[in-house]
Amino acid sequence: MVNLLKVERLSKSFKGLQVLKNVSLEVESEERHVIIGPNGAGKTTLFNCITGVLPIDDGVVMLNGRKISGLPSDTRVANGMARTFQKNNLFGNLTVEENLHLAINACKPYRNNIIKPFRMYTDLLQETQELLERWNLWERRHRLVNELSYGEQRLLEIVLALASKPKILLLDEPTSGMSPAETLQTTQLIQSLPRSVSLLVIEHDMEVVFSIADRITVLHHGELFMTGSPNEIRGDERVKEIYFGGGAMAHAQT
Ligand SMILES: Nc1ncnc2c1ncn2[C@@H]1O[C@H](COP(=O)(O)OP(=O)(O)OP(=O)(O)O)[C@@H](O)[C@H]1O
Repeated sequence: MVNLLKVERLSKSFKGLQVLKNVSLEVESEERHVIIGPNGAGKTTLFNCITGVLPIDDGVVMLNGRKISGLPSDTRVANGMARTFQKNNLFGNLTVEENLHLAINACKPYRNNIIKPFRMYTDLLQETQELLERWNLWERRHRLVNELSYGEQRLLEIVLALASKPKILLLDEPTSGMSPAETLQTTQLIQSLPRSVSLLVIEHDMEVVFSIADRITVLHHGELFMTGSPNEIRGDERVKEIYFGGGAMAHAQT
């Protein structure tokens, strides 16, 4: 296994409030790495810094051996990084298929030079069909996104992120706001993603965390508290103290 993503001593402040302090973490190729931590620990800010949504104050972010901190988000996507957001980023008044056309088009060399309707671009149509069939959305392709269930919308967001054929996919709370059935479905979807796509996931639901993680990083007050295997995290009394308050861990072991 090799380091695909490497974050070294990353720091970030908002108007004097330091939100991330010297955070370092690595995601190996094929790894499924989950970030946990109490509300306000800095998890989403870390994602925003890694993906270029926010500039960093200090430190470095490397992807596949190349320094990407300082590069714009779309260049990071072109280098193999994709993400989803806590609140979805879909076009609600377009269909499932149209949303995917836009996502795939954004990754094409001809993206700024579209002179024909999308239906004339056979490579784009084929990739759309493959993704929608693979993720069981083909039957729903003509539905407006606003008409989908919340769980289907979150699923579509992951599918859109896959359109850029990422080497690493960052998922920000993929099960937040979902019903238990949708959470189970999304967990299974994440488990079924190809191992060739490494994952960095922020997640609060401990059952989801322990069912997908190869390794877990705990953030606390903007600092890296601990990185370890699921068993190491589960067995660490200090982690239980700061995050779980005892109960959630015991539940997650069942
Ligand atoms: N744009 C911003 N301006 C000022 N403060 C911010 C900004 N974004 C985040 N913060 C602050 O940074 C801290 C970390 O927020 P962040 O959203 O990264 O935490 P989190 O661990 O993702 O929390 P949650 O689990 O609740 O989503 C919080 O105190 C938050 O109020």
